[in-house]
Amino acid sequence: MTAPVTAADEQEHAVSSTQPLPGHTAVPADGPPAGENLLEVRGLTKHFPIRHGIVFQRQIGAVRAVDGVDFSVGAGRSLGLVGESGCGKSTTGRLVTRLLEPTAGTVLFDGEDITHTPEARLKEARRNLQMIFQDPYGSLNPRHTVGTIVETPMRLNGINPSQGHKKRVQELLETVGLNPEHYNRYPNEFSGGQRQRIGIARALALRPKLIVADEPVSALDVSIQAQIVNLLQDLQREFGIAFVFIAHDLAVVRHFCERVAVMYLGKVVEVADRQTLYTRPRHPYTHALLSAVPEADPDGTRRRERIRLAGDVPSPVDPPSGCRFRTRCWKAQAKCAAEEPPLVRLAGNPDGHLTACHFPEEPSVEARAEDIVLDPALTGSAESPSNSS
Ligand SMILES: Nc1ncnc2c1ncn2[C@@H]1O[C@H](COP(=O)(O)OP(=O)(O)OP(=O)(O)O)[C@@H](O)[C@H]1O
Repeated sequence: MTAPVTAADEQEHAVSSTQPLPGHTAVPADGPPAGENLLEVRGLTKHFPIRHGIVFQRQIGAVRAVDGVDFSVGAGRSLGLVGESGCGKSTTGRLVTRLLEPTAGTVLFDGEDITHTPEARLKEARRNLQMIFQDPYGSLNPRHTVGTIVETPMRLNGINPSQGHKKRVQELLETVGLNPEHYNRYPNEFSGGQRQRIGIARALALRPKLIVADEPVSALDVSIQAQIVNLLQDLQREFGIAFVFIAHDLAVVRHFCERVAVMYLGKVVEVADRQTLYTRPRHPYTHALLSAVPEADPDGTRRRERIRLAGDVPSPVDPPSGCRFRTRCWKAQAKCAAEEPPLVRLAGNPDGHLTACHFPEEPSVEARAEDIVLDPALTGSAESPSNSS
């Protein structure tokens, strides 16, 4: 029986190794050059049918989980998807990675329309398009060794690394800050953060161009969250991997993502680069979300007014007409019920800042979200992360 993996075991591997993944070029410190979009999502829609009756299973309605979503991600770039629980973030991630079949819309990945590519021909796209899941406990098969877990995607895709599978897996374990000797151990011998690192090594095995990370840190302690976010950031910088980062924690998203899309009830209501979105949001919903995040207020003079939204999020089975946010919006007028606002660049918005609102906040209204409290470990002001996660 092997001894459990301890923090001490991990110390010497505290910093992730940065050997470039073959097929990837290291990204310059100021980020990759602006280029073609790696991922383009247009009108993406997923309606889950609601059926009734034991025999005929008649469709009596649909959960409109994702309802016409547009966004794009450049090579080596990161986009955060944020919004309250149930707004469709995970479903969007699963549609992008084709774990779910869309009801409508298109997913263009690396120049190819993969929206309806049959499962048998999806292999090539899947190599480049990986997913990291929220639950580091449930996403690893407890009966498989770490070696088998990380190696399996390579074997399934007929990839035979020149140095052999075992050596390659050990390299990947080092890349994610684990000890290569963990190859023969089982998931239950690891902590949550370490399991998430195993999941990341598995996602890296196929040298993806894009990783969809679905709440990758929300199940972890805050100090461990910082280590995993920093690891993902290292991977993005070193290997030029693009990320769609799904999270409800706005501080984490602000730390990791260059652009942020805010979702509400199956729609993207605002998207912008992080600085613009966090300091000058135009959509009232973004404003309300930001107002709920704690801010630094050392002298008690900078307290931001918290906006408390009335009521609950309406049902995605029967969403409000027009603007879906109107039933909770303090600025709503008759037009909001009659017409759905398109996601467009408003007067006063910089390029790339799109908002779906008939009566947006003034461009001069500041959210002062530069004061959002980040965990010290995320800002780098805490001790450097040890690899005991
Ligand atoms: N397989 C399914 N069948 C029916 N409804 C579903 C299915 N999967 C998700 N939904 C519904 O679709 C909506 C969007 O769910 P989704 O999990 O994408 O939201 P989310 O923003 O990721 O939420 P969370 O942050 O809680 O994970 C929710 O109302 C959810 O109940």
